Amino acid sequence: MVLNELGARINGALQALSKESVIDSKAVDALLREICGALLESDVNVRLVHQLRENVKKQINMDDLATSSNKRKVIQTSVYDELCRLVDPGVQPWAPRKGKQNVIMFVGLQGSGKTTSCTKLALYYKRKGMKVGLVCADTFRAGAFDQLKQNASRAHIPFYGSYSEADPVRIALEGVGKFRKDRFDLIIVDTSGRHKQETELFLEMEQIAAAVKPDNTVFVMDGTIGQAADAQARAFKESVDIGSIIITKMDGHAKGGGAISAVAATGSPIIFIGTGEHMHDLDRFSARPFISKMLGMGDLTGLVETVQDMQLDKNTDMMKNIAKGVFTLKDMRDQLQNILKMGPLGKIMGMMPGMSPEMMQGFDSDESSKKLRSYMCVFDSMTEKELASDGKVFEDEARLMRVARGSGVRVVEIQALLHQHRQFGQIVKKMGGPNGMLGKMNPQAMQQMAKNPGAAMNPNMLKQMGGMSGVQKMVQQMGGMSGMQNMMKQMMGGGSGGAGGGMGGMQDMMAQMMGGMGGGGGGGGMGGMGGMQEMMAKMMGGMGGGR
Ligand SMILES: Nc1nc2c(ncn2[C@@H]2O[C@H](COP(=O)(O)OP(=O)(O)OP(=O)(O)O)[C@@H](O)[C@H]2O)c(=O)[nH]1
Repeated sequence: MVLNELGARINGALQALSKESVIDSKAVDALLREICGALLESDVNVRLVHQLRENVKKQINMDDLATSSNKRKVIQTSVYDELCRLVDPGVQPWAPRKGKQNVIMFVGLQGSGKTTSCTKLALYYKRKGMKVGLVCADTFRAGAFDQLKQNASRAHIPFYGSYSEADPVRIALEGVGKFRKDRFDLIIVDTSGRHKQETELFLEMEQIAAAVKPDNTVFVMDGTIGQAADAQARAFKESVDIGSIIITKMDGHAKGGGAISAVAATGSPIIFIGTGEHMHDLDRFSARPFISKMLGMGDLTGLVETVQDMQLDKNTDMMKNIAKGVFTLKDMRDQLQNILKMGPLGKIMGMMPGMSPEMMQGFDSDESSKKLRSYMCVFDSMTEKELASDGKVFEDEARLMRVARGSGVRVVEIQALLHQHRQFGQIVKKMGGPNGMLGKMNPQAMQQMAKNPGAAMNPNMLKQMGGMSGVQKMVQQMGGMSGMQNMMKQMMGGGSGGAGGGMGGMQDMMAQMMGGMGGGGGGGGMGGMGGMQEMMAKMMGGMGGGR
């Protein structure tokens, strides 16, 4: 069972409990049977599933729970906590510190996704502003160096390796030494894998570890390996000091439960999960947001981080424009380009509260990125003057035809894009300008907010709002799941009155949302619930504008 289905089934069981008129031990047993069955089908370790059942039962004392609404809440919280515990060893994950020379060593079986994940991680920290270097100490597999070299070059990350040197320890030492000398912040060493847990593999790992003395050893595990994960993780743990885990191939049909529950075998935290073959397909992992997301409750922390990575504050022209109530085609292009850099849209969507796994279906990541790229071709076929305009110049059909020919995108699609732009332009006009909310804010304050949207969504504030579930409730109040679903359908082109429709609506919505978030906390004084609500309302308002 893939994780989305697992989430939906657990969610379904919890919802069913909410509908029960009498909550007694029979109802709890039925709930646990359904949840444990779903976990086992997802390959979660049998021992751990048994433990989860026992722990939940222990925590619930039916006699002490007076009202049935109280019972429901206690049971649901207990299940949620135990699910989190499954993937949380309670250890603070190690993270490289800027200004210090950090060395990470990657270990894992052959084909687990080590080399791919090395580059993904390097890119992740490069985006955070670190100077990152990659070392290929895999001399076992012919072609390993070429693969790393290719990946690293594509991501513009310096690399070190050798075609002639056969000693991996020597390469690792030389590579780390070189990058240390050049004052790199983060040095990632890729080691070789074997088909199975052979003595030579472990010996080699130990020797490299002794030579380069990594600050952290990352164990890479294939998410599709099922129940075998437990034994594999234990074997690695006995040989090297595993500090963190990356689970790969969690896209597609991976059940993932086996690998995820391997945290228990190693006692080390999962730090990232690989969700595809592309370089951006790496999601930061943390237990609570992961479980929340799996259950369709969103991941606001991830969303805030993604928005921060977009560095909206760097786009001062756009910030100034928005405050003035102006939104040019170039502003839209810059926004969409930022979104494109962040990877598949479906991933960002999945972080939003209220997006259940079913609602996420149909957000084909490749399709949405393809559409975004075609929009970039449209913008590239425009002149600087056209880009700096509000788009009205394209009422001239000859111009439109020229851009269609230049970009290879159909006229109707360009018209849809222009329509989306116009719609957002109207929102910006309302929000900006002398009388608009954003117009009253100074550009510095807006920039500050764009730089740190987390200020509006910091954990304290989330706590005040009753955590993620509080936010979810709020989102529901602001239009409810069905409202949201309808809106999504319309934007996907399935509903009546869907302007432009298709994925274009999605991109626009994201742009609007980002715009909304960027401006939402301007002035810094958001002030508790009201401010947050205002921001969320704006976010949702922006989303609604896609219709
Ligand atoms: N779908 C998917 N494929 C992945 C992911 N991570 C890696 N892969 C693919 O898995 C295959 C093996 O990945 P590598 O990075 O070469 O594996 P490795 O562990 O370095 O292998 P050795 O160097 O032989 O030890 C490649 O085809 C990757 O594209 C992921 O998160 N999702």
